[in-house]
Amino acid sequence: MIRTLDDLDAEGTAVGVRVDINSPLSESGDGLADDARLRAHVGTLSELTERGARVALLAHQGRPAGDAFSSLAAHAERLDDLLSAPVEYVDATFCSDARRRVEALEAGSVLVLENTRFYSEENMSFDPADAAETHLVVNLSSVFDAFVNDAFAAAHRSQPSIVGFAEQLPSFAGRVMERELEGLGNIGERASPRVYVLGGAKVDDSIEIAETVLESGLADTVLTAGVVGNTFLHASGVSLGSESDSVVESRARDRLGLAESLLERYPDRIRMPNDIAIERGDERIEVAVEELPVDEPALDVGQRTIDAYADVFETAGTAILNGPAGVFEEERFAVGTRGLFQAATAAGFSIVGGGDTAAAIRRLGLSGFDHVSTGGGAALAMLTGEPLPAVSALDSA
Ligand SMILES: Nc1ncnc2c1ncn2[C@@H]1O[C@H](COP(=O)(O)OP(=O)(O)O)[C@@H](O)[C@H]1O
Ligand SMILES: O=C(OP(=O)(O)O)[C@H](O)COP(=O)(O)O
Repeated sequence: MIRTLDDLDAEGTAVGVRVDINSPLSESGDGLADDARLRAHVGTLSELTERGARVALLAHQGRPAGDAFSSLAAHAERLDDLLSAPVEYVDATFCSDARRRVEALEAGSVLVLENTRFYSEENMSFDPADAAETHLVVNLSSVFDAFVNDAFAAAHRSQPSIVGFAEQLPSFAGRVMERELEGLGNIGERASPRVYVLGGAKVDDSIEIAETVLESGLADTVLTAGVVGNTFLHASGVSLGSESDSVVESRARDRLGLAESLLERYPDRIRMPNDIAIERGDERIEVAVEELPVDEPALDVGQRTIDAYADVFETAGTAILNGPAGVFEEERFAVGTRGLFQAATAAGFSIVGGGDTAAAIRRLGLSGFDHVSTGGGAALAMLTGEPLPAVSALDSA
């Protein structure tokens, strides 16, 4: 049984709160290009500060050696704007200076500790008992009274700050975590027929997801779009043209054979686009599958596909969307994503998971979904029925 903020006695308590505010950075690298993940945690943090907690924030940003690997100074500044509570930042995570700052926290205020991934142990996977013995967890447990995990988007990681504290401290799920577990949990018990829409460009991953959800019975139908749709067309023997075919081959890597075998095993449960959209001159042209191949790359699905898939959503109990249907970043090729995603809200319950997918929804101003996840990989793990280490840790706390 996972405890939530309802079970936490917050007044005067030093609470370590793990959030996921991992964000795209501005080109100069010193500011945030998008603050959606910070906004998502405002509810949890405001509730804790209003209830008199002394909040120490733990978070990561990027991965070592990656472009987005940076300090959390800009995040702290942005949080100071978003929260009515005072927000401070310290350029250390668990050394004596950081611990002194936690001890000195006033009730109702927030201290942002430095990027957890600046420390080597946080970049490794541990089982919870070993994570509890890491320097970060041991040192911070000496100054925290309780731990709140609100970092759903990192819940698929077995890193110390995600799974270690539950062994040391009374631990609770934050409001983001709670909402995500409600929206994405027990997917196999959601109303059927369950329709998974797999679009986007992570083709090798999506083919594996298709296999998992078809084999397990989580999906009654898989609708394909984006480069994933082009790949299944290619695997079914359709030649899209040399441009699209080479994108498909490079993105599918060694999974093209698996796509072919899925089409053989589940011919009636996998649907492919009826048409695609290309750019000719300056125009969007829709081409029926029977008219392929074409010279130009397939950048979106066309209206015939949107209409055909919309019929499937009309009778769907649950629609699960991952991956945009086209290059939504360009207005002309956002038609498929807009049309398909809007149509999906006709399903009894509609769920959106995936980093770019959530970005597409924000950018296109789409609404009406029952659940939009803050997570990419973590959401997909839940939507394919995989247990999440963070959730198991909270469950056994
Ligand atoms: N037909 C297409 N050709 C090229 N890129 C596409 C096509 N359809 C979708 N994409 C691209 O897929 C990307 C998002 O895919 P992906 O990363 O798999 O999504 P998510 O992060 O939601 O899992 C977008 O940048 C979009 O432009
Ligand atoms: O952005 C994240 O995940 P996502 O790319 O799956 O949405 C999380 O912050 C986890 O980051 P990680 O994939 O570097 O562990």
